[in-house]
Amino acid sequence: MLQNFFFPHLDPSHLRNRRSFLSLFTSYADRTNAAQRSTEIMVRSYPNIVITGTPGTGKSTHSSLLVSTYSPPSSGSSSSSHPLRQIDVGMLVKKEGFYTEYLEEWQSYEVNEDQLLDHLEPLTGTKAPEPLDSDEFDQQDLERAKSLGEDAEERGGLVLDWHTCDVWPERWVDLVVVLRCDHGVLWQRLEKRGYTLKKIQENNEAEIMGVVADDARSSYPAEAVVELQSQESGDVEENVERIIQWIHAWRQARGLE
Ligand SMILES: Nc1ncnc2c1ncn2[C@@H]1O[C@H](COP(=O)(O)OP(=O)(O)OP(=O)(O)O)[C@@H](O)[C@H]1O
Repeated sequence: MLQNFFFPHLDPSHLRNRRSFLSLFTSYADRTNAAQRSTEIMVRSYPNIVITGTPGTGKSTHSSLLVSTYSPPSSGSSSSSHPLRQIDVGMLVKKEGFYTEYLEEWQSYEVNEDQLLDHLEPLTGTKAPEPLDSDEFDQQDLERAKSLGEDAEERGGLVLDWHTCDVWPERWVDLVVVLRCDHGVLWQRLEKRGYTLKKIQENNEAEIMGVVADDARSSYPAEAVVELQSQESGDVEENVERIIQWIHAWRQARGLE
């Protein structure tokens, strides 16, 4: 069984032991579909973005710059409206107690995925409106999304910052950004954090093998996954700018800006 640790640690054996994403999604979808039948379907007005990568590749650095920089154009450049929300999943799990046990061997907690997903579901907007030029475009969905205020709980705009990416139901996810880093640079970053040699080696090996990128590609449609380099500080600004341009394009294609 896949163990989702929120303490930074990646084991390359993930690749062999990974629980099927499909089975997770199916059981979760069954539960939430039942819940949705009794309520109006929510439609998000901002895309949900997964920022993932091996520990130390820069997920939190990118996520916080992204949420503090992005503003919808209607708000003007001096706007204080920042509708994206960074979810530091490790911190959330710890704060809310979404774990089943502490594993001494890994100095990590085993995440209770059901609790985590149940907590986040109302914030996701459940469904993305279809693009205007799509055969499945639905005017009612667009009106629902347009009617949401920038602080509506169900507006979407989640920036899911975690080294595990295959836990999120596919319907939640509009873009997956996998941050990549040269393993020598990563080694130095993890050393600076005072990690044990074993932990540095395991994370390093995971980065070399592309474990997270592989998980992302096997869990989400190819067009939703992008790998970005995160080695120098200039990369952060450049990557965030690219993601912001992508958000504008996503919203424009749906008649939201
Ligand atoms: N592109 C970059 N260039 C230079 N330094 C970076 C870059 N990205 C991140 N860093 C630095 O690397 C360290 C780790 O970054 P950060 O905490 O954002 O990584 P993370 O992937 O969120 O880690 P974790 O998974 O452990 O939370 C920080 O000191 C940060 O300043």
